[in-house]
Amino acid sequence: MEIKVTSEIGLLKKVLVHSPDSGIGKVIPSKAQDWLFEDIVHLDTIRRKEYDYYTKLLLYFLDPELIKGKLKTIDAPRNNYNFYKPGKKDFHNSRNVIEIQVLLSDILKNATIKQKLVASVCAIENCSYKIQELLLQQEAAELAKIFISGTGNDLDMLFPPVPNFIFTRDIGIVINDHIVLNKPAKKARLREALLMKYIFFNHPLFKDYKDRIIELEDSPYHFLLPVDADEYNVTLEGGDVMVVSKEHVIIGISERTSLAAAHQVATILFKKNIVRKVTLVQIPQKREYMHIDTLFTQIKKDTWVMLGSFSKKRAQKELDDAILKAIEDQKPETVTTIIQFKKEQVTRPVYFNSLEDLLTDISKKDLKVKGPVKIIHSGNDEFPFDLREQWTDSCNLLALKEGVVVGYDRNDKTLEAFRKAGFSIIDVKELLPRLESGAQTAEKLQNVFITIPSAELSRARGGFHCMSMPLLRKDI
Ligand SMILES: NC(=O)NCCC[C@H](N)C(=O)O
Repeated sequence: MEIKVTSEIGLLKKVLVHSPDSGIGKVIPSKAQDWLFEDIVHLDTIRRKEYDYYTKLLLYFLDPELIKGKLKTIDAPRNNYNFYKPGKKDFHNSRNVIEIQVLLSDILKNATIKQKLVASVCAIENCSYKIQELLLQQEAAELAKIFISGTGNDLDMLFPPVPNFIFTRDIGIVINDHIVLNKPAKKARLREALLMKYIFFNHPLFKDYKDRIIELEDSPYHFLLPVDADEYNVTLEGGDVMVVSKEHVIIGISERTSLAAAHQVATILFKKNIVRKVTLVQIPQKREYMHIDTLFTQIKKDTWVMLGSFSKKRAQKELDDAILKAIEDQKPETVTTIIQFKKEQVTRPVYFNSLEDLLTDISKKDLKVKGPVKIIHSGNDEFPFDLREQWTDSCNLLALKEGVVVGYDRNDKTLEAFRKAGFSIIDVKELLPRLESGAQTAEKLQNVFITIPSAELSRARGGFHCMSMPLLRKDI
């Protein structure tokens, strides 16, 4: 299987996903925040009435034969929605919309991998020896389910679920033809990283890429110094990495990705000649900003969506305000710094004053856009809608191809801004019947924002950019 991602917007051809599993339905209020959810969610709604639409849409674009003309049967209640449930006989098993649980179950058929993974999971989850033995007796498909949801058929809960596994963006990133594994900042996401490490190193799909997997390492300083010596912590999550051209990667330094990790990745990318430009974007360490892809994503070569507080206008206002600047300097965690390094001249970095300047520069210099660059703002840049809608992922859009993006239906003002910028807004519930009847084709869609219901999904605090790990995109 070919793996290659050289942009954020080239036609999406293969993507790694995980649909909400029963573990999500076991989150209790007192644990929701520890497990990085903002609230408990209703399992059936998040699946049937929200995420399954996303699966259908992805299949229409990436693997139409599996779905076209079959939707009525697939969605007939008598079939129990098994098409959307990994492990079931009628599961779609797409080779392009690839479900992690299936890959996990595949590798667990190998006895050695099963033993190693059971031991590793039991080590991080502190399981008893008896539970370890019990896990070893499970069939591969059942064990995959247990590893993800924390429980299996006829079993008590053995360990916590990993409810954030739906956010596959964060567990690894394809940069050109290399895969960077993440090193999560949050304990709740540790098991996801472990499972993915085993999948990438052992699944036959990735066999040609074993020597192109990049793992980050802790520095000895980190082990030896006190726990609060943060500057040596190496943590990185995929939402902080964007491949904006085959030569250029942006790395966020955020609540989740440390300076040391960004430094390590940039060094490796240059050393291995994977890219020649790396831009580090340090953003305030706040829950609401979490990763850089919660603040901006790319829509077209010349169009981006972003939160207005990172715009040129606001950056200039802050520069002009001497008092504000002096106060901010006392609180480094509130400052946004953008530094760009080129492989040939690492000692001469370039600084950008605002995110808008950086995005415009990428469009013009890397993507050769000749005309003006459009920045669409969250909430139409109107307070308080800009902040409210950023919180519900107005800036976290997934491009299925250049100019065709998927996002939540709830961000009204942002949608208004997209309309003003010349996009049509189509709800997935209207689009699917049109795709099914042939009145519309995925290839012909242009300048479209496809909305998907989001009341439950948005409580998990991530959008469709987060819910996708692109493995293959057509070059732009
Ligand atoms: N790339 C992203 O921004 N991912 C969203 C992750 C949401 C998840 N609840 C988390 O807090 O890690």
